[in-house]
Amino acid sequence: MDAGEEKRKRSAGRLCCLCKGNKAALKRPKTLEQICKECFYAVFEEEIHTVIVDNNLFKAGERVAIGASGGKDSTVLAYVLSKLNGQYNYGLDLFLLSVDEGITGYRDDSLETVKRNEVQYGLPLKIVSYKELYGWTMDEIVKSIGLKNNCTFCGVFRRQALDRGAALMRADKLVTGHNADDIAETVLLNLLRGDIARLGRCTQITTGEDGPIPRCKPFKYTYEKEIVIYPYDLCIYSPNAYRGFAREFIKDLEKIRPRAILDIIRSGENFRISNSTKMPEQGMCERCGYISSQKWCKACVLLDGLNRGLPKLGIGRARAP
Ligand SMILES: Nc1ncnc2c1ncn2[C@@H]1O[C@H](COP(=O)(O)OP(=O)(O)OP(=O)(O)O)[C@@H](O)[C@H]1O
Repeated sequence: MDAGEEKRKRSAGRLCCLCKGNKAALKRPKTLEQICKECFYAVFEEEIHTVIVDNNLFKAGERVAIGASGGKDSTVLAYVLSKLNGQYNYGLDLFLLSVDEGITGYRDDSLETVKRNEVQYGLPLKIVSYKELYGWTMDEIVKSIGLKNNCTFCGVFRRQALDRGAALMRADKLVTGHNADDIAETVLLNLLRGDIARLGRCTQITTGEDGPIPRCKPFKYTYEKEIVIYPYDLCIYSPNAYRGFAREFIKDLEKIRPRAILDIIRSGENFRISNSTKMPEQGMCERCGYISSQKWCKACVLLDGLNRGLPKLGIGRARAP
């Protein structure tokens, strides 16, 4: 018997190291423990419940919008959150909130998934679109500006669209499916860009408490590899090379040391900003009233550029005209 065969035989008969009763079915990516499927689901949900309770993410009676893209993270989030809400009586009024960016062949497909989730999980669904909010679809924006920089438009517009949709539905909070890998990537990116203000914010589990609607990330410590795999596709317009580089780097680190993801998040959390560092001051956009540290918010600057046929106007660190 060769070494590989011997290893397979040994692990085939191994018992789950948590319940010690069932046969182990998988090696848990976060801890490398050999566990059975039942224990995996239980610890996966239990850890999210602990994060919710330890961080006081919600109060009973709150109306919570789940940012639902139809991708794997937010789909699993919608499922787990509605399960925990029933199991532990959080007393939350949950609903799905989707932004239709107007990307033919991508978002229209994933919105079908969200519509299925509406029925499967019994959660009401609200869809807001870029077209109704801004007068442009992403398809039209790409036609006007090309593929370069389109992620900037999409990211800025989506952020605001989620806030506007949540406000429209009178939500108290918005939750998103950002997971531990996403957060570790963002810590690295902010370090690489020297963006101290964002570095300080990106590890917070709840942000925007001073803004219109606080946002929470219940999957802050949940590994991407542990999120049940749902069929999903990458956005057809977005190679987003810089983030892709951080993602690959984190995946390589994870292979050598699974804890690396949590360690990067902890480093970001423990980062201390010197008192002499000048931080942007939060104000209000003079045009639309959305939170902004500039005269105009980024969405208004971008939109102004698009409407004037000068789409590059808001790219980079450009300010309001
Ligand atoms: N079009 C959208 N409508 C509503 N929420 C969205 C939308 N796009 C993104 N989100 C929210 O932001 C989170 C992070 O978005 P991101 O684009 O990084 O997707 P992701 O990491 O692939 O997650 P997912 O698998 O849920 O799409 C999502 O989990 C979701 O909660």
